[in-house]
Amino acid sequence: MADALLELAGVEHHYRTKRGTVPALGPVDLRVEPGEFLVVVGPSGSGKSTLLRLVAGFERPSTGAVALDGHPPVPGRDVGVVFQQPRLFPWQTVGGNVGTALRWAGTPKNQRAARTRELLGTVGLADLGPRRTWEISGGQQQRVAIARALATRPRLLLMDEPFAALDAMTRERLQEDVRAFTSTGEQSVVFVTHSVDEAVFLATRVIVLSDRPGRVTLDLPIDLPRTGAGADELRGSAEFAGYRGEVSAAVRAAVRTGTAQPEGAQP
Ligand SMILES: Nc1ncnc2c1ncn2[C@@H]1O[C@H](COP(=O)(O)OP(=O)(O)OP(=O)(O)O)[C@@H](O)[C@H]1O
Repeated sequence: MADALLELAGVEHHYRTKRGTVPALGPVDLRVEPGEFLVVVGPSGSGKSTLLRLVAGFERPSTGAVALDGHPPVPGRDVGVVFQQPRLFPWQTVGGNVGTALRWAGTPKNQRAARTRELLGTVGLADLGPRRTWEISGGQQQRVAIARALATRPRLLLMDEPFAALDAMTRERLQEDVRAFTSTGEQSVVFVTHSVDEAVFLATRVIVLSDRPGRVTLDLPIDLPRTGAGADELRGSAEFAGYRGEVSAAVRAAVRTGTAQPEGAQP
């Protein structure tokens, strides 16, 4: 079988703490193909962020293997990461933040201005390049963070609850824009959220993790139109409600059947 874009094979991860070992994830087997928008949902502490850290290469799995295009991921090279907080450089302009990411990504100096404009256009901030980061809203700051994460043209974009700190209206707008710019299927995404609505709206596929240590208890393709339908129409459709019901039931079951033990219970 050809290499998947992303493959987790028998992946387990535990953290070592002063009080003992914390089993956080697994075992998990997962293949993600190019163009997928995979959303990971699960109870608090089910290992969602751990999964993303393993895929980013920030952590090595305790057991099993993570492969991106057949190789262990190299942090900062293979994936772009967007966190809950935008983590921008406050001493730089909006454009400067993106330009710095391009410099780190090795983009030649004479191409950076055009590419900065292109990236800011992708996230709906075409005119804001000269602004200071404290002059723009939280939602706009998160858009800059997304533009920055896209600077390396990553094979995979990882997003860890990127909209959780935003107000409901801003959050919906960002969901709609991210859904739009990924609708061609050229940018593969793994996205973590607590919101079932957000998951169903964005995903081409949802997985639900059980309580700690997280295992995949539901793996559900989401077949909603990626283009042509309005956001309100989609969110109000019977198909959307059906998916939402199925994912919600799996999350509730994951909480009820959790096997989590107090941290440090396995010295
Ligand atoms: N660096 C660490 N050291 C020790 N334990 C950790 C560490 N990071 C995470 N854990 C533990 O591993 C488990 C999984 O954590 P993780 O952050 O991956 O879960 P999550 O599903 O992302 O949680 P949340 O939804 O609350 O953000 C939790 O019990 C957490 O306390």
